[in-house]
Amino acid sequence: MTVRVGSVELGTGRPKVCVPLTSASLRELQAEAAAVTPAAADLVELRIDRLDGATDQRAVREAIDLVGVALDPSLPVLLTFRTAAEGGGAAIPAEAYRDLLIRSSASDVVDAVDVEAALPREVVDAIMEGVHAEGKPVVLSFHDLQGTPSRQEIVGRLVGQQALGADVVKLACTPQTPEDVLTLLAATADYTARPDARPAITMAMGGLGVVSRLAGETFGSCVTFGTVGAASAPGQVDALRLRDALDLLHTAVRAS
Ligand SMILES: O=C1C[C@@](O)(C(=O)O)C[C@@H](O)[C@@H]1O
Repeated sequence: MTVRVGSVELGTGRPKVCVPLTSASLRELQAEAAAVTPAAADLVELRIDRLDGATDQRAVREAIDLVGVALDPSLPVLLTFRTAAEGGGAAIPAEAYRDLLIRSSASDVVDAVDVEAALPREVVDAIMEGVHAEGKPVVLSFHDLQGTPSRQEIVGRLVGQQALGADVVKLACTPQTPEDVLTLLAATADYTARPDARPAITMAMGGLGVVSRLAGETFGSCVTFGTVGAASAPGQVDALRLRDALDLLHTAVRAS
């Protein structure tokens, strides 16, 4: 199964490179967005939680409009408010998060929206309904900032996100040992082997997990986050070099 985000199809071919935009000010954001080229990125993630005025509807709208002007028009935009509870830059009441994401999804600049699956069920449902009404896909996400759930629990969380109606499922963990990275990769392969699986995005964060950001084609993660400038999470590598590595693996996988 594949999912279209703007002009990009997730779930087929080599994993797609997503470059996070993490600036706080509009001036920095403009320069950051203009610096991302289609040679490095397949799509970008606008991390609105990192903005000055992250919880203010008007400030967010201004930032989205600015990205629409500064960014190469071929690059789709994933909109994300990563809450402080999951490692993001700002805290926000659940209802404000709901309203901000639903309103922001109406912008032509926004092609998909990340929603944290751990929020109250009615909030998740309302956002999914609102974003789907705009004809755009939802990425349901979960971040373990302390450790790595068991293989079974990771699969269970991804299946749970799918059951909630996610178009794309996502999980990030924090490995403490090399075995934790293997657990994340094995669980990703387990989930994506299911006949009804949605496209999945997984990563093990930090230095130990870097390998998981390269190995998506083998284990089933369809997007990997790489940098042009600042990272949005530990372990992200340069997007251009990441793309080269993914192309190398993709060519070798297909040749054999
Ligand atoms: O969920 C994710 C994944 C991520 O945390 C990573 O580890 O690459 C980076 C975030 O910007 C994004 O929203």
